[in-house]
Amino acid sequence: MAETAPKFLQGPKTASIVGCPFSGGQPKVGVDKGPIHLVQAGLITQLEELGWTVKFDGHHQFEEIKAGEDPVIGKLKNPRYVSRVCEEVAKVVGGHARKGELPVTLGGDHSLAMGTISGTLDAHPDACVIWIDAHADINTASSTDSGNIHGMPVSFLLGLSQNSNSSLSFPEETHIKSTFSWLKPRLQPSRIVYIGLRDIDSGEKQILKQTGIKAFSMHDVDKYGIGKVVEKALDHVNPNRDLPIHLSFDVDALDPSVAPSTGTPVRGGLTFREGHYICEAVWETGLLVGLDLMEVNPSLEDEVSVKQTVAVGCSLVRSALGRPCYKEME
Ligand SMILES: NC(=[NH2+])NCCC[C@H](N)C(=O)O
Ligand SMILES: [Mn+2]
Ligand SMILES: [Mn+2]
Repeated sequence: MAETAPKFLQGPKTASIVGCPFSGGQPKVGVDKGPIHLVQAGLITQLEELGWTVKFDGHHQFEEIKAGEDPVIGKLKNPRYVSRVCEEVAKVVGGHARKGELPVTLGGDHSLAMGTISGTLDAHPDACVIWIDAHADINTASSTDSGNIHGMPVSFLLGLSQNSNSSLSFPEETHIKSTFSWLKPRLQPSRIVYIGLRDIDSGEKQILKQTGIKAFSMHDVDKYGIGKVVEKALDHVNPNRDLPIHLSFDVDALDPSVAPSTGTPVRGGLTFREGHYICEAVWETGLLVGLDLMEVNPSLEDEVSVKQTVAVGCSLVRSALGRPCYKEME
């Protein structure tokens, strides 16, 4: 099976690595080094060994904004920087996807998903999103406590942060709208599903309720098992198994004992196998058109933990890109 390309990709299997050394969506230094470590660990050769043609022309060099030139808008930190970087990422990811390649974006913090998912939707307007995370990342510009945009990408993709929100004062709202004007909210709440949640802010709980977005928490993983959870998740966003899939994987979905080097670890997460099972099951659908691996921070924890986290990250990508699993070796 690893030999056949997924349905929506064209020609020979080509994966385009989009390295995004970016940390502007959150305050901890080091997450910008994630992509460099993942590539240094051999990810490209590993994917070539799976039969992929891999395109990689170096990590993106994002032009920084000078100190003082990116003041907060309301509570949003680094709004112009995050917006500009994500706009660029959207173009790059969209460009690869339109050529029938599989963009694999290496983060960097999870605010980048505003860019990656916008890019996927440019090429595949009917794509659905499977979001693997300890967090819902659906705070709005008004509900956020931290002001860190990596906790908000889903709200921007849905249009909740740019559009009328009672508790936002008018000047801020228009300011946010104009700063993120490139981001056309095109994601429907019914086209995204979460797996792995266990740390949701109270404002986010309300938003999930109001929007009716389907979420499978760790409680659900315990109750039903990962096999059933992935099946239910796919049944929800992709009932006929005919829509393109974008998989956005925040490494903090995994338990901190499995992936310790990440900025916002939460105990009680997915096991090594549960994380890999999700990737294998998505690959098996033949519908994958975009993949993100986010929030690997090689500056956190000791050397052994960093190696372990980077290795797990590479391993998840290999599983999502068709590494034969035990099932096929029987
Ligand atoms: N991509 C992440 N790791 N997000 C963590 C978000 C944490 C918290 N909910 C916030 O909004 O600040
Ligand atoms: Mn997270
Ligand atoms: Mn996240």
